[in-house]
Amino acid sequence: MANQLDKVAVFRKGHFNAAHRLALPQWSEEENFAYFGPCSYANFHGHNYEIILKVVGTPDPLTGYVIDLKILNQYLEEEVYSRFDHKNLNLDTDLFQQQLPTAENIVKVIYQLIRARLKPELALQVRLYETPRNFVEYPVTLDFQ
Ligand SMILES: Nc1nc2c(c(=O)[nH]1)N=C([C@H](O)[C@H](O)COP(=O)(O)OP(=O)(O)OP(=O)(O)O)CN2
Repeated sequence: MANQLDKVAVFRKGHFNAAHRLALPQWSEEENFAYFGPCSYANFHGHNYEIILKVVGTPDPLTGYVIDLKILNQYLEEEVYSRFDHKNLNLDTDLFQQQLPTAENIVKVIYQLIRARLKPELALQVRLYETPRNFVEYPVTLDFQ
């Protein structure tokens, strides 16, 4: 069994730009504004999303890699940017038809998309910055600094 001290965390930063709107269809315009504020404006608004993927695993004894960071970036391009970059998250993808494109929901979707590309023995955590001051991470662990 691998010792915890054998493991290394590797990180890849990325970014994409997207528009969204936070408004529940069953709520009135006033109710949506009262809860979501300007995020509920009908004509959408944009964010420069910053993303950090954290992958934890045991480095390959020959290559020294947990995962090739070029490959991790390729997964970001194929799974995230192709779907979300320069897109309207409410209109251009079916991933947010049943749920609002909040930072919480976006980070969970991105986790599922990247998780599906990784070997099972690798652990993944995703941090998503919606603004420099508003950010989320998934899944929640207590040791991510
Ligand atoms: N729990 C959540 N709260 C908020 C979300 C969210 O996704 N989950 N999203 C927003 C806004 O869409 C977005 O983050 C912008 O908010 P804003 O207040 O404008 O943030 P800024 O950091 O740019 O602005 P300040 O000047 O620092 O207030 C809001 N809440």
